[in-house]
Amino acid sequence: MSTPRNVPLRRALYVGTFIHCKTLQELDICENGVIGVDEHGKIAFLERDAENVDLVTAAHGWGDAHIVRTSSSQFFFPGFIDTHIHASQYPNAGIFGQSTLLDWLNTYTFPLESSLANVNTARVVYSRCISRTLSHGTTTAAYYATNHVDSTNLLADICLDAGQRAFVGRCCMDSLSPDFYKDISADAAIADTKSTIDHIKSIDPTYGLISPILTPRFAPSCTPPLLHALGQLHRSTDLPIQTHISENLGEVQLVRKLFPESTSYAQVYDMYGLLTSKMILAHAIHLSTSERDLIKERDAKISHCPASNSALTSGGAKVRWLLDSGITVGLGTDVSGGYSPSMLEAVRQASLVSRHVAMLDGDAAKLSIEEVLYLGTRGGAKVVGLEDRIGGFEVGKEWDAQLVGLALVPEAKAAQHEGALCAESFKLPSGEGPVDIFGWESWNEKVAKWVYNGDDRNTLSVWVKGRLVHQRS
Ligand SMILES: O=c1[nH]c(=O)c2nc[nH]c2[nH]1
Ligand SMILES: [Zn+2]
Repeated sequence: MSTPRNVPLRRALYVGTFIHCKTLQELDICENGVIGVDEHGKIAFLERDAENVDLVTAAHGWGDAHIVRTSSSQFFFPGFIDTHIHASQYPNAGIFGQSTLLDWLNTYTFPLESSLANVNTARVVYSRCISRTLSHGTTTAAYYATNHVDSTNLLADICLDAGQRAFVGRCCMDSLSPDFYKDISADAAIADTKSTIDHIKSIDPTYGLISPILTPRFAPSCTPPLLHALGQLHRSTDLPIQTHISENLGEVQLVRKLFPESTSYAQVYDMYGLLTSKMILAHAIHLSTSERDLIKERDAKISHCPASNSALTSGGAKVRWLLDSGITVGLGTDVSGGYSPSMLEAVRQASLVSRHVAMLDGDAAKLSIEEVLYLGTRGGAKVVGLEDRIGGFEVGKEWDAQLVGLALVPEAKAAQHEGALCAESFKLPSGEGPVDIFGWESWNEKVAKWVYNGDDRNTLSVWVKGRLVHQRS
């Protein structure tokens, strides 16, 4: 259930517990909060110790506002920002067999993506992908579509209709791709990219919700003329860019062979004017120190995709090493290299992958709960260049949020072990999700239980720019 786009927003008060990331290391937990969201979907005020909501309402003259309250086992949290996801690969989520990147592309990915030449197929795939990501609390996504203009434009239409904030990229690939799925020339790829830009401009002229994003698939899929032309287009439009980098050792070797004049993979993008502060680089696993330093110097951003990196046995990205150098990092599901459209799963996998990296590099590599949640929200906002508008709860930001609910085990049932067990004791309540709360947990512990055990059943409601875009029925 959601509020249609043509229904004007009402002012709303969100009352109860708010949790968001204050810094990379610290959660801000506010138990008696009131957030006022205006009819434009912006946070107008935020009161922290509001024992009496009526007083707050009266003080702000918001008596007519709609009120949403949390119960004792619920909290508001910023919507997740998926900085790298292939909407076009959603039907393959979970299907990757024993493959690694280059054979996975040929076996699973190109055949599926090419089928989205059919707009009706694309409609089914994209509609379900957007509904599903919204149900997991993804309020913003940087999407790869395919190289088909009509289907890519349809993805933008569907995001706008569903109310999801999105960057939509028509995938450019004029080299090393199968004949049935390839741009016929660099010029054709640029002309088609411009068609998608024009379309998005026509449906959302200020890019208030949907923005185009330039999308060279990755260096091996693009000829030098295409990379050059995309660099020019980036300079003339100032649009963001997304691509892949150093995901797989075979891919790194291939880039060395294809671009012998370049000193590194990162330098290929730099050479063509693509390595800028508006570039989102997915993966960045096998970077040299000089590449890391170049990325930092250009202020390019990194999308860490832990579930995908484990699934395709690509490697473990050294996130601490990237963060310590001052690079901005966010998280991506990378469906369908990644098996799940859930950003909560990406958050969880970022924690676990960092523990595997720690087993080789030392304990400092471990990421905390606070850190992985930061990457999934505020870090992601910086990666997509929207840190002034989303990622946390501050006055002036837009209300992109999720209501998270955990299952509070009734006291009587929690104490059953003292008496005789009856059939009733074994019954699980339906619809409360898989995270059980016994009443003694601190808020930090409740959040940890959500991160490690939660799923979309815990995401009760989702708002983007103040509009309700998903509600669990
Ligand atoms: O994870 C990935 N998914 C893709 O579709 C892709 N294409 C090039 N490199 C890629 N990596
Ligand atoms: Zn990818």
